[in-house]
Amino acid sequence: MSLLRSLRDPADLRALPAEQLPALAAEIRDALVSSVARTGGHLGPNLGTVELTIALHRVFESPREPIVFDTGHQAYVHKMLTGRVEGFDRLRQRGGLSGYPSRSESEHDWVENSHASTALSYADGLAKAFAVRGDRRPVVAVIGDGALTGGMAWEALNNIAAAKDRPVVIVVNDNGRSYSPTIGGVADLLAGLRLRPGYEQALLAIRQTLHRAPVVGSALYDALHGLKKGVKDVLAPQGMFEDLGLKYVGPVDGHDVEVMESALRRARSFGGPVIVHAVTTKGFGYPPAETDQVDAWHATGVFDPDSGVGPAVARDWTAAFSDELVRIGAERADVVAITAAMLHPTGLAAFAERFPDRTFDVGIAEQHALTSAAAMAMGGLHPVVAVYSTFLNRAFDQLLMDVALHRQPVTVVLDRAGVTGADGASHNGMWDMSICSVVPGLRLAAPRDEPTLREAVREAVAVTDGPTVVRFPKGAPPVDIPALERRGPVDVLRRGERADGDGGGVDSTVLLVAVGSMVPMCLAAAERAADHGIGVTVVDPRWVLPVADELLDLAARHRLVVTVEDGGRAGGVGATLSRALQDRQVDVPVRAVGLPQAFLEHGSVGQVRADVGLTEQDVARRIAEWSAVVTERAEQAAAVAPVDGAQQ
Ligand SMILES: Cc1ncc(C[n+]2csc(CCOP(=O)(O)OP(=O)(O)O)c2C)c(N)n1
Ligand SMILES: CC(=O)[C@@H](O)[C@H](O)COP(=O)(O)O
Ligand SMILES: [Mg+2]
Repeated sequence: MSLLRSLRDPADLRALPAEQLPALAAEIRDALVSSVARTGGHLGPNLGTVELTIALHRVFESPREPIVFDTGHQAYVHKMLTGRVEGFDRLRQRGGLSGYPSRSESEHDWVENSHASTALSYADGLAKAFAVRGDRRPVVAVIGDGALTGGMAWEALNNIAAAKDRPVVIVVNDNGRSYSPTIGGVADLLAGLRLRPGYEQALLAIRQTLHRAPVVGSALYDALHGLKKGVKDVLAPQGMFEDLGLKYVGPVDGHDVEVMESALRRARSFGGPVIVHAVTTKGFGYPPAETDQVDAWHATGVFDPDSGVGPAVARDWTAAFSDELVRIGAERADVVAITAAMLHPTGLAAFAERFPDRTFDVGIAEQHALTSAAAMAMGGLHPVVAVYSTFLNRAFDQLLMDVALHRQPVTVVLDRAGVTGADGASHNGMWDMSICSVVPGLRLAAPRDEPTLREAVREAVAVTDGPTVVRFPKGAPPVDIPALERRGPVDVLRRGERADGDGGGVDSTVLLVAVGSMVPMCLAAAERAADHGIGVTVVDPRWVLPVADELLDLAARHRLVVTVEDGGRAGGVGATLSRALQDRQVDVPVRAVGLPQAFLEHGSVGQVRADVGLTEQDVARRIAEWSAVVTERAEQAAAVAPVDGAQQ
């Protein structure tokens, strides 16, 4: 019987003899590699937290004593140890385990949000709640060195350090990396501590040696242990954390379960705020990941576990953006690039290689990225800030009140815009058009293919009086989709057939406004509608904010406007166009197709889009339903309209 599969819950783990733990760790590591090879996932981070998570669940009694994982991508071992090892065969798939903690999956999971740097705030909040209720149970937060570069983490540390009697155990999982090596002063501090001989290792070695000398040994060990400050300062000065009012334990070898357990038990015994500094290696124990210099297999697709080789990665939107930005960088010395610890995932690595002095990694700090970009623009540069769409949420106020209020020429490039699917509700890039729609002076482009992406980036960096945003989805762009004609910024992709009664200012029945990645599906839906005698003109606005006059003119020449966007409907393109038409007193009905304002369950992009009606069949069906209504109304109106001269 598999040791891992014999563990039904952490109580079984706590009952396991210590000498069996190395075998358990090895089995978990094998299970991680073999299952993630089939499903894809965050292999590197989870190989780095095997021993650390075993020790956590042996020292703390989850779920009563909460263990919160920052970002949550490193919680696979936690899931395996809390009764879910069988579910890994469908990891990140519809109906299978989420790739992050999930409250609906287990009472052991407290936080589902995969946006980084939040765990310490959850720990502070939980500890305050328990204190108010007279409960002294400890709360544990596991935070990576990368997440520790996020501003929220320091807001929380400030609060946690203030309460000496609230038992918050902060486990810093320090592997020296976000994707790439972690940057900044915090990273340097941790690196400095990492290089010192481990205080815990030293204590453990002393204990093991001394306890072999029965009488004097134990007394001497206790004396040394009692001198913990002295011993520790010799081994691992950690002034900053202790100056903050936090006890510091470490650095400890995060891959030694016994040392980790010892450190965690001591941390638990303090009964107040304490940091346990665990030093780990991303990808530990699987050489293809451990030795990967780019990102230690932070996130991987399916691969052959024996060779470590996966399928060739298709050219994607990110590569096209990356290539165009390098071209622009060669022409414009004022263009600089900013990443929030995601240089490679957002396509800035090539720019960094070519222009290292014009590339800035600010850590997982999107707020700082936007405001410092505003300042760089004030200093005469044109910054390009590349982030995943969902992480722009983190920097909304900075976009609004630092970039836009000061009308600074900053370009924000949003990768992973729209449904991303497998990473679940907190990763879908469905909020950006809604939040950008309220920002005065902001221009937003949603290119439909590689040529319009390249064009949009160039147009964006040419803007000098305010923020520009360019959004595109995860994956590969479609084959190029040429326009029949361009009216201002608006590309006409298909002219709708005229129906009986059209003419006299009506070009066709339906104006279908297709946003970005929705264009191919909308063209197909228009063909389906045409097969049923419905005339559909398809346009791509390219720049969806602000609403172009030419789009309003086109809308006025149709009986019905249907917008289709890979974003939330609230404040989306449909809502914004509808308001612009009202402002111009154009009463053509608008029907908006988009994502519901909901947290969408993980699954493939196709599954999630099908769930919410973003398919050619659904769009065609709805066009037929809506156009039947407007056509009937038009016919009724025509029937009762006075004939010239008659019945006056
Ligand atoms: C606000 C935010 N920005 C960016 C990301 C993307 N992201 C996911 S994990 C990660 C790196 C995390 O590094 P670290 O905290 O050190 O954890 P590790 O993967 O090293 O265990 C990043 C940047 C995110 N999840 N949240
Ligand atoms: C955990 C995290 O936020 C990212 O690593 C996320 O998994 C993005 O994955 P992709 O880069 O595959 O879209
Ligand atoms: Mg890290």
